Amino acid sequence: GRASPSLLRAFAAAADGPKTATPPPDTARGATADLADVFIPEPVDQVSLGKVQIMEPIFQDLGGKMRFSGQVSTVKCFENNPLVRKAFEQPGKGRVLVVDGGGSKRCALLGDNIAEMAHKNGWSGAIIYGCIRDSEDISKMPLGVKALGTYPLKSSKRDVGLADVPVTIAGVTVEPGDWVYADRDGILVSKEELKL
Ligand SMILES: O=C([O-])CC(=O)C(=O)O
Ligand SMILES: [Mg+2]
Repeated sequence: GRASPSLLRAFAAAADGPKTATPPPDTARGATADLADVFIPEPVDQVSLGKVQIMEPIFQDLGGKMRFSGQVSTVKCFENNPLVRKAFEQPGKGRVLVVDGGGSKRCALLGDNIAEMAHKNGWSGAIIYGCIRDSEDISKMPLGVKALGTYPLKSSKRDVGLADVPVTIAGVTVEPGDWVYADRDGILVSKEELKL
């Protein structure tokens, strides 16, 4: 027979989905979870990430600062770090250096000396698709450092690589001038500054 009006209403309500209460983001925290709630509000099965992307969770937190953010500069290099040093020799002005090291776990692209320079020159941090060393010292520096892991061998100093080119790491293409937001939960990449 025909469905009753009340049954049709029940079906319509079910199609809308259950109404679960989402706690309002605590914007004072400025955490990546709060930024995601505000700037990526769609449910995970309906979202199509656009201007705000999220990196795959492949990085370890190795710096003394867990939450860091800033505008991006990039370096693309493979098992050679002269451009990482060169970038951190410049005034950072709160920037984050995103390094596409090709994922190599055969040497370290960052160590205590270069990290110290980064902090002193006003960089917020580094996101390295590669490894670092001197990690005990770096874990005590007020600098954000995410990298694949640690490895005791230094990198070569021959191949320069490329500076300030678009790089694709952890599933996200990052361009110089983008904004990154990092904490223990992960890394957001945005075309524009995210303000809560
Ligand atoms: O020299 C390097 O390439 C890395 C290093 O150990 C440092 O910066 O202290
Ligand atoms: Mg060292």
